[in-house]
Parts: sequence; structure tokens; C-alpha cells
Amino acid sequence: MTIPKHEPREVFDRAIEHTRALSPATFDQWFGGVQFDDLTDGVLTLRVQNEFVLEWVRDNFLPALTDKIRELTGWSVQVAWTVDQNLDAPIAQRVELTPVRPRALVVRPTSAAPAPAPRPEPALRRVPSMPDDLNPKHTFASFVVGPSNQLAHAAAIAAAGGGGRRYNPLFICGGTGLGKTHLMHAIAHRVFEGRPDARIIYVSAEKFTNDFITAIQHHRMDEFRTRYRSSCDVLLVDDIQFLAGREQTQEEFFHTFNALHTLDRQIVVTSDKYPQNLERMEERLVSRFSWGLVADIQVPELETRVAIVRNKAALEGIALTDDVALYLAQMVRSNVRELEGTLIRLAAKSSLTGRPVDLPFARAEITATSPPRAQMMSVEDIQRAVCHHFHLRSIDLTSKDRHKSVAFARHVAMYLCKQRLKCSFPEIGRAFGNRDHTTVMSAVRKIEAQRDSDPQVRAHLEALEKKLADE
Ligand SMILES: Nc1ncnc2c1ncn2[C@@H]1O[C@H](COP(=O)(O)OP(=O)(O)OP(=O)(O)O)[C@@H](O)[C@H]1O
Repeated sequence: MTIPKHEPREVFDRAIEHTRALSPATFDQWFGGVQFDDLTDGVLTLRVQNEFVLEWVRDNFLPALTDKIRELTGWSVQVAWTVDQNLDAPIAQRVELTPVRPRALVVRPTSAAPAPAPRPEPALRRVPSMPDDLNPKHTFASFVVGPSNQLAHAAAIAAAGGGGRRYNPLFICGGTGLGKTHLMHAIAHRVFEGRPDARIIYVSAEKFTNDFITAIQHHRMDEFRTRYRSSCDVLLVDDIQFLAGREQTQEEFFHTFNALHTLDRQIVVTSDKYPQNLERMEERLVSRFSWGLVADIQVPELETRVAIVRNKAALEGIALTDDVALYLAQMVRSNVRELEGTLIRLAAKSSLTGRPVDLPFARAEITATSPPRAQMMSVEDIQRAVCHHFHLRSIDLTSKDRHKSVAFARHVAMYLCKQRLKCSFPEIGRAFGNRDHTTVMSAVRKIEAQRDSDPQVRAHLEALEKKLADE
């Protein structure tokens, strides 16, 4: 039935009642952060408390809401969002997002007066199984997405039930400090917020191992298996490489994996290596890790690093100018954890000394605290060294010249940028005359192969490594 005059508030209220009825368990949590502003000629204006609420409401509730409005009015609906921390008339009474843990439900009388009889818990306050050791700041909202991590990010959202094709297992791999654990925590937060009663287990492979050993020692394997198999909806295991060589734990994990996979319970694993490169890991486990999706995270490119620095500064309330953000991102390349650490250190020093975090201050601090060449070497330094070694002009490396000797020197320089600076392939491509990242990839692979098979190439590389180390 359509509403003849399309009275905006009435239409919206009816659509919202319909939406609430579809997801009563989580509706209040999210719509406590949303306010209705207007509905005119098919444009629905909503005010949201933050980007996170926006994203969640848009992805999870909007289709039902707008479909209902369309059904009631015949309009095709578009949504205009505004973000405003202070809502004066939220649509729902906000339910605290903080996890309600069992111990929080225990009533402890604070005086001699008899404790009041416990009241029955309202239906929404189910005891969730939110893991204890999640960092509340590690959410999808605080994760900066760029070419280096977008596959892992999209797959993580899907694994959390946020739409897109879901892969089981999801295997996230990459070097240290690049955001694997952050994504794991983000999955757990999102699953918990969408399904507060989901049983989520987030463990490091080390903790899994310790739990297993304790269970054996205390004859509590039934309990262990109930926890990890039948009582688990989502299993998130960090740093699976820790299981290397631990045969009995691998055997147990293998059966845990099978039990959960058979029930289509989501499994997400992180590792510092691709499955096939995991050492002393049973073949049957390695092959299972590749059943779903293997998503790697690369070193972020410059633009992503700048965005990460800015994002972190905003989250920590650090005033940062664009030139300082760019400078930090240029100076700390290979590890986001180090990048964040450098920013926090600068902010701490600045508040101690009363100096603003400006470019001269950042320069002075980084120069004073970095092991100079390794940290501060740039693509240009490598290009210069390679040109000097092969008697070329620097322009040759960025030119289109395909002459064999120039191409070889160019490939060597690209290889060294990858090895020493951990630059991403697109970043290297840009620094070498805007070449495509696939060209860089194949150049790096070629030199890697020649390094192992051709003593002459090895000699060039050793000479260059020495030159760079001496500079
Ligand atoms: N894309 C990103 N956006 C925002 N923060 C990021 C991003 N990538 C990494 N970080 C931050 O960098 C730090 C290190 O990330 P994390 O602990 O997830 O790394 P990791 O890949 O698990 O490393 P390790 O293998 O050493 O455990 C965290 O504070 C995380 O929030």
C-alpha cells in the first residue's frame, strides 16, 4: 500500500519499523547513531554519528529501508549522508557497543543492605563471546585501504559477513607490521557487532599451542575440542607460522580446521609467509590453507603510507601538517608499525619540548634517531649507485632505452629498490619512468633467478650491495 501524500516522516517511520523488524537484535545498536533529517522527492537525508556507523548502516540496513520507502511512495530513493557527532534525535535508543562480559553481570552489593533480586536480562543483553584481547582501535574504519592491501581488506570484510564473496578459509599473509592482526581484530569486531551472539575465537597460534598442551596435561581435551570445534562460529588464528615443526599441535589444528570447515564456520589465518613457503608444516595443512583465498598484503605505497600517517594522527589527536605526513611516509617505508611508532615518538617529544611537529622538527628527530643509511636511503641513491657502477647516466634508467646493458642495469636497480627499500612494485615503476608494475615484477624476478644461477650477476649485486652499505 502506498501513502498517498508521501508525508515524509510517516513514510520514514513505517520503513524504519519494517527495517527494525528484520534485524531486531542489532537495530538499536546502529540506529542509536543515526538521525532522520529529511525525505523529499526520493532523497533521504540521514545524519550519522561517524563513518563507521554510516558504513555499517549503508551496507547492512539500507537496502531494506530504501526498498520499503520505494514500495510506499513509488520513488527511487537516494541517500544523502551527513556526519555529526552530536545527534539530538537519534532514531533508536543506543545500546552500548562495549561487550557485556559474564563478570559484568555479577551483582556485587556495595553496602550491607541486601542485594536486590537480579532482574531478568533483556533479550538484547545476551552474553557474547567477544574475545578479550582485541584492540578496540583495530577496526575496518581505522584501516587505510590502498593497492597493497585492498584484496585482503575486501576479503576480510566478506569473511566478517559484510558482503562480497566469502572465502573459507581466508589466509592473509605479508611481512611484519603490515596490518594482518589489525584485519583479524576488525573481523572480530564486525562479526560481534553484527551478531552479538556469535562465538568468536581469536588466538595466536602460540596460544592455541599452549591451550592444547594445557588441555593434554590436565586431561581436558574434551573441553578443548568443544571450545575450538563445536562451540566456535568464527576462528581467527594469528601467526600460524608458529606451528612450524610442532607436529602434534598441527595434527590437532588439522582436525579443528576440518570440523569447522565442514560446518562452514569461517576460519581466518594469518602468516608471515605464503602457505607453500611455510616450513615444517604438514602438507595436508598447507594445501587446506589454499582452499579458500590466499590474500597477501604488500608494503604500502607512498600514498597509502601518507594516508596511514594522517589517519593515525587524527585518531591520536596529533596536529600534523601535510609536509610532515609526506616526509614521514617517505622516510619510513617498509613497516607500518614503525611508521606509527615514529609519529607517536615525534608527538611525545613535541609535547615534552613544547615544539610543534613541523618539518624542521621532524627532520631533526628522524636524523637523530635513525640508523642513517638503511633507513634513509632512497630510490635515487640506488639509481645513482647503479649508474656509477655500470657507467650510465641517471636518465638512462628512466628512459625507454631497451639496449641490453641499460635494461640489465635498470633491472638490477629495480631489484635493489625492492630488496633494500621494500618499495612496492607500482612505486618502483613510477620512479623508473612510469613503468607498469608488472614490468617491475618481472624485472625483479629475473634478477632473483639470475642471482641464484649466474655468478657474474651475483658479483655485480655484491659489489653494489657493498657500495650502498659503505655510503
Ligand atoms: N592499512 C593500515 N591502516 C591503518 N593502520 C595500519 C595499516 N596497516 C597496519 N596498520 C597499523 O600498523 C600496526 C601494525 O599492524 P599489525 O599488528 O596488524 O601488523 P602484522 O601484519 O600483524 O605484523 P606482525 O606480523 O609483526 O604481527 C598496527 O598498529 C596497525 O593498526
